[in-house]
Amino acid sequence: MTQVPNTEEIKKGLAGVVVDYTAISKVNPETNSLLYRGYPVQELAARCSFEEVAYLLWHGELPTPEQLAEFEAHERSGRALDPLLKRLIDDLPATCHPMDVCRTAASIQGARHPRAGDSSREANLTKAVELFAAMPAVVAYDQRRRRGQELVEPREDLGYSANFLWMTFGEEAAPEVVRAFEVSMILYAEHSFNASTFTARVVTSTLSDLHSAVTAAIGALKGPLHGGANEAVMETFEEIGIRTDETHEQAKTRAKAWMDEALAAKKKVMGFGHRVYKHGDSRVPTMKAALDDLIAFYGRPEILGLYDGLEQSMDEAKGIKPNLDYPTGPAYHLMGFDIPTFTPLFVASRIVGWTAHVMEQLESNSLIRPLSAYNGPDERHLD
Ligand SMILES: CC(=O)SCCNC(=O)CCNC(=O)[C@H](O)C(C)(C)COP(=O)(O)OP(=O)(O)OC[C@H]1O[C@@H](n2cnc3c(N)ncnc32)[C@H](O)[C@@H]1OP(=O)(O)O
Ligand SMILES: O=C([O-])CC(=O)C(=O)O
Repeated sequence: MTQVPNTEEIKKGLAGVVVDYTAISKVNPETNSLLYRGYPVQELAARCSFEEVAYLLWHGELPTPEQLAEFEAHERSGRALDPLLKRLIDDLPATCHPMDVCRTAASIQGARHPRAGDSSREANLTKAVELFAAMPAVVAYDQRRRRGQELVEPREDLGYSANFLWMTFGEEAAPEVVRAFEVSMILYAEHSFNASTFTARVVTSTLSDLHSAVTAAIGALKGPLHGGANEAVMETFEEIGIRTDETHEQAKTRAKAWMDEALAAKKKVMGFGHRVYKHGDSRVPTMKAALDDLIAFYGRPEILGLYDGLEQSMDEAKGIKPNLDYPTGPAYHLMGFDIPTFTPLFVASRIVGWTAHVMEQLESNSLIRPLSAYNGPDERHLD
């Protein structure tokens, strides 16, 4: 007889299941808040650099000026693109998704690491900082080579975000743009047991290594139900049509009509909804403010019109709120990134959260191995 699973026990997608403790971040949908090591993420975004936030997530405390200087020196010394990696990237087809390039880069960095077999906290911290330092060069160079442009060498006199933009565009970005980019990096850095972080913890729980965990996490982030949504948001804007000569109201009207049609056709619209937040994503107001600054800086009211139109129609029709990928999509577009580079930007930031979770998992490890309820054929035998 086919075993009927006890549906009470099955939690599809692990929805609502509490799997373990974490001291890294607290996502609280009731109060619509997100704390990194106890600090509201909005405060961190307003007052800290991304480097300080990365240090906080890894170490549990914000750095002293001396600790920050030492950390920054370490990070800045690891920014150059490994020549072997550059050759390998050059050999990858330009048709492959930039997320495949990120995934490959993380894997190669692991394969070449002199301390590959060492999973001590000290070795893992070093590996985490190295991945954090190296990924911007990969993302920036990959976008450039697709445009037929040369590699831009990193600048050690610039902070993380300013250097990232420098390596991507080959010119110094305006302070307004650097700030908006920095805010996005801080907001993307960590979000408890999301799909990619959980993937990293599953890999780590087998006592595999940090680079394997990050490589797998990049694969999980790629999907449009997770990190890939920031690209899909901009594809939606493009499908509706970006008309730079339009007013805010004109663009909003067209976006509302598009959304009404999409919802009538029962489409899932990327950039809306969240597994944990059901009344709005705690990070959206901060990122929306950064997007507003960019829109004012670039003088692009039609982008705000599209943004407002989609958001308003979705809210009126289904009460579903935007998630963080909704404002970051148009923000990265305005900064000049190509759409397929958006999720790699998320990777560059979330590396911090993933690696913090790898280290936390190892501090109190238990193999992650849930059960399944069998609903296949009854036992049978070969004749
Ligand atoms: C940084 C991040 O990774 S944030 C997430 C980024 N992902 C996206 O933006 C993808 C679009 N959103 C979604 O697919 C979902 O909202 C998820 C996957 C994020 C969360 O999903 P779940 O918690 O499993 O909710 P689920 O998908 O079951 O949705 C519940 C209901 O809301 C609807 N819904 C949820 N999100 C959306 C959406 N974006 N567009 C239209 N309808 C939606 C579903 O169709 C479903 O309706 P139903 O009950 O009538 O069938
Ligand atoms: O938490 C989640 O499910 C998705 C995620 O990574 C985020 O929102 O940053």
